[in-house]
Amino acid sequence: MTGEQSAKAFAASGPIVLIGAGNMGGALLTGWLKNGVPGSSVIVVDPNPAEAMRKMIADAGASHVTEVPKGVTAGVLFIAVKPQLMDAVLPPFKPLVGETTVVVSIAAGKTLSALETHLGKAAMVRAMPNTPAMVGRGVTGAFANARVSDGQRQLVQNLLKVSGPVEWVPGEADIDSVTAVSGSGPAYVFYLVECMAEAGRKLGLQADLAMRLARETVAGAGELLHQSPDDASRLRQNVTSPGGTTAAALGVLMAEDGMQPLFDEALEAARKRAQELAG
Ligand SMILES: NC(=O)C1=CN([C@@H]2O[C@H](COP(=O)(O)OP(=O)(O)OC[C@H]3O[C@@H](n4cnc5c(N)ncnc54)[C@H](O)[C@@H]3O)[C@@H](O)[C@H]2O)C=CC1
Ligand SMILES: O=C(O)[C@@H]1CCC=N1
Repeated sequence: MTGEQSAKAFAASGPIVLIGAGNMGGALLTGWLKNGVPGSSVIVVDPNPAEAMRKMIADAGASHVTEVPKGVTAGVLFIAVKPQLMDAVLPPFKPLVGETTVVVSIAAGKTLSALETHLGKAAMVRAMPNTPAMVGRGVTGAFANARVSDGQRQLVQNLLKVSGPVEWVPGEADIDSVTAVSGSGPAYVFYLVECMAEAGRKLGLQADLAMRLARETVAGAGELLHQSPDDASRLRQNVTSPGGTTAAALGVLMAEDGMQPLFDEALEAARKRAQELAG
């Protein structure tokens, strides 16, 4: 994409107003600015962003405010604050939502109908990115309500795509399942690293060596999965020599009471928690 083409991909009817520039909002903002969103079209509302974020915003010529901006109709109102804060934070933003505004929320659990109680009926997207967005390697699930026009959908897709692929889902409830799989998913993988390192330590390796081995193994396996045309099952089979060491380990992990039932239970718990955060 040339600069001009990419700026066009992000053209909105008004400024992109980002509420909350923390881990996720900040990661997306970084992606927007790197991928051609003009800084001058972005207003960041955050009472307390990290110092590096303040600098990035200033360097890009974007605006940073700590209060709700006045006299502005947002082209995109992008909500990236904690779900538990939204009932307190959102009501004063209602004047920023006009006929041509598309509201995007990445908050876990919060339903579009809960957003409507604060912001009124509007074109709205619920999206669920994940933290690998920080290195441009996230994946996002998204759901659009019926008010979202084709143009708005494309614009939101372009804004989310800066962090990796975007998967549109047919029902809003699917977003809670997406949250359980990929929104929270990076934490499961990091925990896998911790478990592998701890198990290696118990086998007698130095703790820091075991951690380096586990970390690079998961990072390398992730990269192989990313680059290979083969699916995960095929890649697993490639490691597994008949009668070998991997088969011995997988015999434990893939037993009836192994990882699958644990994952079933864990993801069910994540989805249930998302549903509890709905209101
Ligand atoms: N961390 C993750 O892995 C993911 C988080 N999410 C969702 O993203 C949202 C943000 O999460 P994080 O970025 O992790 O949180 P965070 O705590 O890193 O960032 C939240 C930001 O909101 C700001 N903030 C607090 N009060 C505010 C106010 N009144 N007005 C404007 N900004 C305000 C904070 O200063 C902070 O910079 C949450 O709703 C979460 O469910 C979605 C996908 C993944
Ligand atoms: O733990 C959470 O609630 C957020 C949503 C997905 C990842 N982090």
